[in-house]
Amino acid sequence: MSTHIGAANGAIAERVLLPGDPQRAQWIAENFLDNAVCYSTVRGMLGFTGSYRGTPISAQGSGMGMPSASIYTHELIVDHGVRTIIRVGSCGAIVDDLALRDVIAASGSSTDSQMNRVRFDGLVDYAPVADFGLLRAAADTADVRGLPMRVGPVLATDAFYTDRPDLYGRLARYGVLAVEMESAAIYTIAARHRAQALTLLTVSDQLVRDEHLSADDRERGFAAMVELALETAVR
Ligand SMILES: O=P(O)(O)O[C@H]1O[C@H](CO)[C@@H](O)[C@H]1O
Ligand SMILES: O=c1cc[nH]c(=O)[nH]1
Repeated sequence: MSTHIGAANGAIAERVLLPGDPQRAQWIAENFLDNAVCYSTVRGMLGFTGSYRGTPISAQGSGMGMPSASIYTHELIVDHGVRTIIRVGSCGAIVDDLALRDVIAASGSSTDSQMNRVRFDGLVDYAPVADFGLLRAAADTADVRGLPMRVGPVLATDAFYTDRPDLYGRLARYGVLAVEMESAAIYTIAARHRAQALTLLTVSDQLVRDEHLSADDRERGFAAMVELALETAVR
């Protein structure tokens, strides 16, 4: 039994949707999965297993930030045998040609976290990237569904409330689309254990124009992204 998830062996499917918000995990389970059962309420970080078009799928909250997401990613893969993780998160767009509710697939993830500096003794700036097979499957699925999806790099930051908003402008000039708080750690841990990971994001904040979705939208407003993630997971 895992330390933080605390689920029994076999309770979690090999394919997991991983939102930061545990209430989003519950919303996914109740609205998109068949016969969903809650396998964990530990720390309120809810996890559910059900099926989508006949394939077992779990939805697990990961919390906010890389320390929390690292714990859930590690336990899912190492303790529960998960092979495919698709993060379904919210993000702040830092370029002006993205709008609220647009969907992004994070091809790579720059980070201001020190986790990988520690991991590689500060000798290498490791480049966390999406699993190419999953990314290609998501892009193909988005095409088939007629869902516009931007593919590009994001920033995974430790600080939601930053003292350095100027860095967002500089990153945008280098092609970075948006900021969120987990993808770099998820990509790194998945790569370490030879699992597949992809981060899909919905724009909840347009930081260039100071536009924002409500808390309710962040919890229950991301159906297009969740359907894309589920279709990608079962391909
Ligand atoms: O909506 P989730 O998946 O939690 O993701 C984003 O929202 C949180 C910040 O509001 C951070 O976890 C960030 O990465
Ligand atoms: O990390 C995040 C997530 C959503 N919106 C932001 O501005 N930042």
